[in-house]
Amino acid sequence: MAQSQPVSAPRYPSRMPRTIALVGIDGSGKTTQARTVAAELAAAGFPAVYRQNAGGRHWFGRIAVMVGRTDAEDLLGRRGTLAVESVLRWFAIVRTLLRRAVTREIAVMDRYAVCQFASLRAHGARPAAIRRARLAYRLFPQPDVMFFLAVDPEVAQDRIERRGYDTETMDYLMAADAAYRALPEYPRFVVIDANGTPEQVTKAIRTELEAGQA
Ligand SMILES: Cc1cn([C@H]2C[C@H](O)[C@@H](COP(=O)(O)OP(=O)(O)O)O2)c(=O)[nH]c1=O
Repeated sequence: MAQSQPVSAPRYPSRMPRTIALVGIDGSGKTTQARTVAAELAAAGFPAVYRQNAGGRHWFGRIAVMVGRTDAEDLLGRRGTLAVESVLRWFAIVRTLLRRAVTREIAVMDRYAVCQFASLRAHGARPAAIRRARLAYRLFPQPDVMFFLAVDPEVAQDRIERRGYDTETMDYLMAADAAYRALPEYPRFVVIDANGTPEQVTKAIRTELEAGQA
């Protein structure tokens, strides 16, 4: 994967946030940017590592195609997919938090609990299901900083089509965008314009980290 090269060496403060989460709708660039941010921080001498907090939708989607279905929801049903995703993401985040607790690492997280709350809402889950998910995550600490990669749903859909391993409808991407913006956590997000090139988005995140206010 191409990594962006900063023109001049970043000037980070000596203290960095210990947990940095990248959140946003599918196709907003979370994976691309989390990998790049972790690599840049590591290159600058910080013990930063990329941590994926996956929900399994991608892998179940692949299995679904192998057995002649279209995607994870076609295989497991909508409620089944949401339940599996909630459980897998919960375990993935626990693993990231445990690793972070026993090492000095700076965890650059590809997704966090809020992604699950937004996903549930955008997929039309019942309020009781969202309450259960919030209960399951209630003891999880908030990341020190959550970068919300704000992208137009049209741009996101175009990127998803080009990456070629899944599809999302425009209705879903718009619902997901609205769901993120309606989250009670939204005021805490550091909003990054993620419509630009990967390099532009990386630069915007770097600028926030350099300012030390993220
Ligand atoms: C960040 C970014 C990604 N991309 C590409 C890389 C991926 O193939 C695709 C989606 O990015 P990806 O990082 O996979 O997004 P997410 O993890 O939020 O679903 O878009 C761009 O074309 N431009 C960008 O600015």
